[in-house]
Amino acid sequence: MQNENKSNTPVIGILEWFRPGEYQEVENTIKDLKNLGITHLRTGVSWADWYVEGTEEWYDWLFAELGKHVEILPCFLYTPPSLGETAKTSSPPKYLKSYADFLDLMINKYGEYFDWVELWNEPNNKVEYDFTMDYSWHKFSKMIDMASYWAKEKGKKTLLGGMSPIDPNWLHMMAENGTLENIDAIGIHGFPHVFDQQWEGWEENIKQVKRVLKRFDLEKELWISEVGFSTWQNDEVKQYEEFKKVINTSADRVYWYSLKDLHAKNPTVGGFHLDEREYFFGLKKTDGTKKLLYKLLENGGIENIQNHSYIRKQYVLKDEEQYSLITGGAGFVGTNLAARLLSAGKKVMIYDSLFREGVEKNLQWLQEKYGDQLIIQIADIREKRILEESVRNASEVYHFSSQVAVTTSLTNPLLDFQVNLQGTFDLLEAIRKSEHQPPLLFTSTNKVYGDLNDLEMKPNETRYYPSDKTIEENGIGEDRALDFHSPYGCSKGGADQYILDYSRSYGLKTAVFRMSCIYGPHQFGTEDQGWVAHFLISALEDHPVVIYGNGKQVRDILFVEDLVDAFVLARKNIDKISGEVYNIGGGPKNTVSLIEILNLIKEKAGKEMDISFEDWRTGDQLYYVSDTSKFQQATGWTPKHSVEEGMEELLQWLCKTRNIQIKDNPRSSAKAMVL
Ligand SMILES: C[C@H]1O[C@H](OP(=O)(O)OP(=O)(O)OC[C@H]2O[C@@H](n3cnc4c(=O)[nH]c(N)nc43)[C@H](O)[C@@H]2O)[C@@H](O)[C@@H](O)C1=O
Repeated sequence: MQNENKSNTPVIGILEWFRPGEYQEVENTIKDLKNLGITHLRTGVSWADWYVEGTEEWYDWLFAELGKHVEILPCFLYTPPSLGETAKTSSPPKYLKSYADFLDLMINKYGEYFDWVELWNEPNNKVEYDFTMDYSWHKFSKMIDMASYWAKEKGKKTLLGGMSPIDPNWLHMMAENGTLENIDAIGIHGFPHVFDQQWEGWEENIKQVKRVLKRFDLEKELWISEVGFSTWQNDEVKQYEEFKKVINTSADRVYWYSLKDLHAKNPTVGGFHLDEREYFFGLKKTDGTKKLLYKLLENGGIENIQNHSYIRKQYVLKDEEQYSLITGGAGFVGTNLAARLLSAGKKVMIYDSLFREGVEKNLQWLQEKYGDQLIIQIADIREKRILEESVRNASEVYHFSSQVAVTTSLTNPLLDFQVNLQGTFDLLEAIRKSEHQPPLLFTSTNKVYGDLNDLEMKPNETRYYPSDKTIEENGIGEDRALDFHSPYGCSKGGADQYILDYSRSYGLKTAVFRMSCIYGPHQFGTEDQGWVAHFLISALEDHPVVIYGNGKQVRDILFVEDLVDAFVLARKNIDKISGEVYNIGGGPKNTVSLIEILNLIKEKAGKEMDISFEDWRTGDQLYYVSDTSKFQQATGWTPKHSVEEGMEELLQWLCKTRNIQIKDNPRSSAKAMVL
């Protein structure tokens, strides 16, 4: 991916600061850089830390380890308190030459691992260098002068610590002081729309710097040695857009800040946790979740980063013709509904953060098939203003945007709460405040009924069945008491209740589907959620499957086209059904246990699967089958696909999209896969 040879594209690196002892962080960084195809790393070397016991061993290890994998750009900074005019790291040193001495030591010890040295960091930022102690900057100039002279003597190239803010007057002064004599590259830092509010664009800044250099007849490289965008407002698209912009500049080199978000427990250079923006510059979150830009780099590399035409965001929408708004529209259910509405000639806006792995393929498919009829809004449901803007011209809203897995809700309850409950609340408010107040249809879940442990179950060889014959014949009705289990149950259940109440309290037109398990084409099932597709994908790709519980748990599965029918009917009958909740699933005619589905898959695949068993999951239901009669009576809806037919369609789609050929299987009416 490196583009050192292309004269018109900067070399791209990453910037990551390590604290002494963060061995694992370093190893993780190396792995990530490999993953992203990035071979340049800028990192800080603290002069102050050097005198702390154990630090020398740390840097011995750090340079040797990083040196094996990446081109290091070490940035040498921070005055040891004992050597400063005052006892702080931003102070000028008492003896200005001591910085050059430190550099000499560093180059002697570690010089084999780098070609360039960076002299200080953000000198015109008072937090990094207290220039109030150096009125005409003579101390700084002298310090850099000696260090750069010595670094050059030792065969290294020199980068002047990046200006932040970019200040041509300051650079002019440095040039006048003669500080640039032994400098090979000028660094600039920029954080467009995060810290740099008045942002005129990279080229304007570069032009100003080059003008100064020209004035003094100096030929220097120009490096953007630090640039980043904080996703503190969940705006991952903007992070991607800023990255695209900076790698398109005329700079010679660019270092992106950073790989990983700063953990909330850490102070920033400015001190304690005060400014939220400081914590979200990473390509990954602190829990390791990959942000949009990381995923795009990982999957397509830098060379393709400009080519993701489906990633579009519109901060302000023109008043144009109305559209159906589908939040979470690139997901499984959203894509199927969108395709139906688009085929019928409607305009559709897909609002999606592309959080779930693989869903960008759904979006690309819709875009290719329906072109301009599709309006794309890549945004997070937590971006309140974009959400309000998107609701403005919606003729109806289908709200599918969600954290979908019980497992994830247990490990990350905050995300689950913010996306499922806060996100739904913000959407309701956006609708309430809008002029048209479009109707809202929502996918809730069977998890709002809890673990259903009071229902007596009997097992046979392959499944549980209820002792109560009425439950067996009809399933679970909407009159079942609510009993939220797991953070997921609470967040979806809370959203479900808010939506019903906004109909009651404010007269909005809303309806809620409490869904059982849906399956079908465009589903990217994982171990955490979407088990039918997950099992089938595992069979196709020869992956082992873990069954949580004994595999006899039963669900009524519903083919996605039947669910889409239900949405179309719900929309048509919204005046009649507003304020109501409906259990939606395959119903008593389409029940299966996990073991039974696995048997069906084995039959279709014509081969054995690698299956193991683990403990039950928290709050799991042994049996859940929807009583769908309330919705059937209200709208005339009925599911049309049997399990066998639906599974066949899912299988065909998976084979087609994964390039797996199928041939006639003598052992079943379906096909067998040739892998
Ligand atoms: C209604 C519900 O539907 C969807 O979630 P789902 O995961 O498709 O379904 P589920 O949780 O109701 O059922 C899966 C059953 O299968 C068991 N099970 C065993 N072993 C694996 C396993 O390896 N993977 C999975 N996914 N499940 C497994 C798991 O313990 C459970 O008993 C989402 O829309 C969700 O948002 C939602 O609301």
